[in-house]
Amino acid sequence: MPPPPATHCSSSVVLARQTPPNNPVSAAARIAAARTAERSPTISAASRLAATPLTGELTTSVEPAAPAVVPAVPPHEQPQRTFAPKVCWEPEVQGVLEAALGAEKLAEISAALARPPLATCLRVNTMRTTVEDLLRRLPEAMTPEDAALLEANPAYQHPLLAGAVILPGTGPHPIDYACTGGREVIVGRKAGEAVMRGAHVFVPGLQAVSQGILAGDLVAVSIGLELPGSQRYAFTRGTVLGTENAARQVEKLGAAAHDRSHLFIGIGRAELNRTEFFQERGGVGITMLERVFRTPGCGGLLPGDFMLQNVCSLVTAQVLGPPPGARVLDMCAAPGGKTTAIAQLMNNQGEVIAFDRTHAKAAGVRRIAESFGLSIVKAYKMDATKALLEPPAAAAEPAVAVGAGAAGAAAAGAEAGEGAGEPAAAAAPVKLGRRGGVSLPPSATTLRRLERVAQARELRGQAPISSALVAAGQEAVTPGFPPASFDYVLCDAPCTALGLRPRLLHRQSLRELEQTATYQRKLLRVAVALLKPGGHLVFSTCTINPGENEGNVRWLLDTFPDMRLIPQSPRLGLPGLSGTVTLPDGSLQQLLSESEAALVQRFDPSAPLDTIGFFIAKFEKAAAA
Ligand SMILES: C[S@@+](CC[C@H](N)C(=O)[O-])C[C@H]1O[C@@H](n2cnc3c(N)ncnc32)[C@H](O)[C@@H]1O
Repeated sequence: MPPPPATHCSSSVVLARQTPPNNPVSAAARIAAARTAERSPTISAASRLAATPLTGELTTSVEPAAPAVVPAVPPHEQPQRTFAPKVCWEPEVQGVLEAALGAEKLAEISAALARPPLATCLRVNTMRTTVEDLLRRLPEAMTPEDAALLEANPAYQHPLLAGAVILPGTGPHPIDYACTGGREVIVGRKAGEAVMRGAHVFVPGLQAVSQGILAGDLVAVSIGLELPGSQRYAFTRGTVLGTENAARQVEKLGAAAHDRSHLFIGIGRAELNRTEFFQERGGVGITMLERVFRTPGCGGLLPGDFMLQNVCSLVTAQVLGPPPGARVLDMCAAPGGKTTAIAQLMNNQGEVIAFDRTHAKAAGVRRIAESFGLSIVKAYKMDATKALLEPPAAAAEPAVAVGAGAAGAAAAGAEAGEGAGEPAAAAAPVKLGRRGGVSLPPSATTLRRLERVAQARELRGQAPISSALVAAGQEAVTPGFPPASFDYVLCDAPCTALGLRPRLLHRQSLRELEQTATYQRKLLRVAVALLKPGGHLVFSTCTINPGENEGNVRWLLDTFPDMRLIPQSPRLGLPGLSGTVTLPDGSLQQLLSESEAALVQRFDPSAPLDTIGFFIAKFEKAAAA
């Protein structure tokens, strides 16, 4: 095997290899050097790579130098290293999308979906700070490297979205992988998608690695995709590339199954030796040093001052646009991004009732609202398809408002009841159960179990997912809401999420697409019923599937003659799809008329706006006669 080419980074690799991997002094020095590297203000590929743990301290270790290890994958087996992915669809789904969008457009969208949007969007908590103040403090809170990225591409306030700050990113950048000396790691699809959004590679995400990798080595990182129609990867997890075993696997499935040539996403530094990669259960396995996409990282900074939120979600909240004092229902609220955006737009005046299906999700919404100082949000564990309180069921069992706190169930229940104009029975303590389609509060056993889980999570240093629920102990209840309870309803429906980016594979079948659309109609029926005459309903999804979007708008308009589409502001998306789509069984799916299509917003991920795929429709219910 020839030595790696003599570039700045290949010589670095040689230096790194002179350090024995298991020497604790060296390991500590490596970590220190890595931290220094992370704090380095320089951002060029050269300086980042040169900043890997290659100090004199390392190379003067008292341990004898390890013998140089040759790159593991023979040159003829080394793939080309490029980045040009496209999302893969189930064939039937691809057929329907092509019929609706056109083959050329779908190809463009498929390429865009496989990349992350370049811009990061933050929603500033205007209850606590201002856009200007955040723009001033953010670089100080970032790592110097991220701050330097930000300085090169300054953040700005979005001209149309209140409280929105855009942090521009760049990419895809060509990367010279010569310095890796042929060493590589293959990561699973989800890990790869996370890396494209700025994560490092965690050990469970590793699929296959070159032989002979030592901690500190630079490696080319690529993504392995699942085999068509299967959850399995081409290489079994733990495969060592360049071995006979790997060659046998390639022979068995064919080279195409192992093709990752267009899925290289950057250069990283191994944090473990090859033999340790598949023994460890957690932790960072590869620290990414050079990425195909460069975006300044700001997750977890300045807690409570801003939230990462995509542009389309902010548009949705603003399109709903409830004024202060309004009574709003967010039917599918977790994790709470739009709920809190709406409450913020209302200047924390009025009431926002938020539902989600599980205690943990409702608790999460409550927690986020609290951390943003938004007291008008009341989060309930509630199946929104069962939230309509028809008069005969007025005394049915209650749903649970999570985290109502020490004020106690009765008080909080009364509070929810008053605002809703429900019968007095709604606020009274009611026998709990699952009958009447309303959810149970957690039993004492469940609460004890949750407490144990919370403690275990705390010990492991993980986020206390259930702790708000555990702490609450006492919960407010509501049995649901009578018809015409809300001025504004948001139905940000669970969907097939075919618009999320980056995604390299969508496994959903056509049947799942249809089932999801049907489920959304159940939610929309309740949404329409709970809306007051003259009230506004916003329906949104993060999918490009016309059946869930225009198809469901068509259904709603045909089913509820008192509902009509109305214009939206702001308008950043494109018009929706009009006409019909022929489904694989030969049936026709009706979409919108031209004039209806002009009223909805469809966000095309391949359009210059560079958002996720998203859809928004806004309806008005006819005023009472
Ligand atoms: C698209 S996500 C909502 C995102 C949220 N609106 C936001 O902006 O942060 C859909 C949510 O609907 C919830 N969901 C699904 N079915 C539901 C139901 N029947 N009732 C209430 N929530 C439901 C899911 O748990 C999921 O959290």
